[in-house]
Amino acid sequence: MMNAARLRIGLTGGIGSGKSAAADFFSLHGAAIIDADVIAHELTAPGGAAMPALVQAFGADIRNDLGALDRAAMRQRVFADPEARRLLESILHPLIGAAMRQAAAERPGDYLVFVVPLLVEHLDRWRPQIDRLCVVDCPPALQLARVQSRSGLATEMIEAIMATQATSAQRLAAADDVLDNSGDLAHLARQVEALHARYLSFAHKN
Ligand SMILES: CC(C)(COP(=O)(O)OP(=O)(O)OC[C@H]1O[C@@H](n2cnc3c(N)ncnc32)[C@H](O)[C@@H]1O)[C@@H](O)C(=O)NCCC(=O)NCCS
Ligand SMILES: Nc1ncnc2c1ncn2[C@@H]1O[C@H](COP(=O)(O)OP(=O)(O)OP(=O)(O)O)[C@@H](O)[C@H]1O
Repeated sequence: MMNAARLRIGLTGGIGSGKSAAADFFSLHGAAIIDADVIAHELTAPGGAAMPALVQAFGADIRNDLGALDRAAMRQRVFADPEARRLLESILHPLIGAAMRQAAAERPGDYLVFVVPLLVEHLDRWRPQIDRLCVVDCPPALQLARVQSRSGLATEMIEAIMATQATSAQRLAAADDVLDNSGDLAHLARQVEALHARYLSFAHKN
């Protein structure tokens, strides 16, 4: 199959819904994973391409001793202040988009899975770049509990982040495929396996 015609899946879901867990299962089946969060972390690591613009916009205090983005400080700032969030996004999103397009051209795999937390929030921009939109979904209370046990973030902070994101209903309305992550990881793995078979059959029709 020609790489240029590879099937492109957009995988999205709210914070802690299980995007990374689902992407790991797709990866085990041979899909190429391109994760916006991973790229955002690379761009804001020491010497990362976004650091000069972030320091210019937010001041030297947002850089930690290692030269990376102080993520906790930035989190406090942007989820309390929509203007600051828009400024951060205006710097990072174009860089994330460019890096994702480049990675897509280089990464081997049967089909591409773009993992994009804010895909439905930016549907006009993303929809033309994907063939199918897959939503990982679980009840908000489970999102909260799973994020808390992973990171120890305060309930108020997780709720503030969720309040800036699309609702589950908005995501489901835009979805072609849905992964229900309200069960255990084996339940998620079985659904990914079934979707993978469908995506392979679509990919081979291309
Ligand atoms: C604010 C930052 C520094 C907090 O870092 P932190 O390590 O706590 O979180 P991390 O980057 O691992 O993101 C975890 C989750 O937070 C949520 N989240 C991140 N950015 C945003 C945002 N701009 N709006 C709403 N939710 C967001 C997503 O569910 C994401 O999966 C960081 O999230 C960031 O740089 N965000 C801006 C880039 C962005 O919009 N990324 C997500 C979509 S491309
Ligand atoms: N079905 C499940 N059962 C138990 N734990 C799970 C399940 N799915 C995911 N988790 C755990 O919940 C946490 C959140 O999952 P994951 O990191 O995959 O979500 P995410 O959508 O990528 O999160 P974020 O938006 O914060 O990047 C992780 O610690 C993960 O191991």
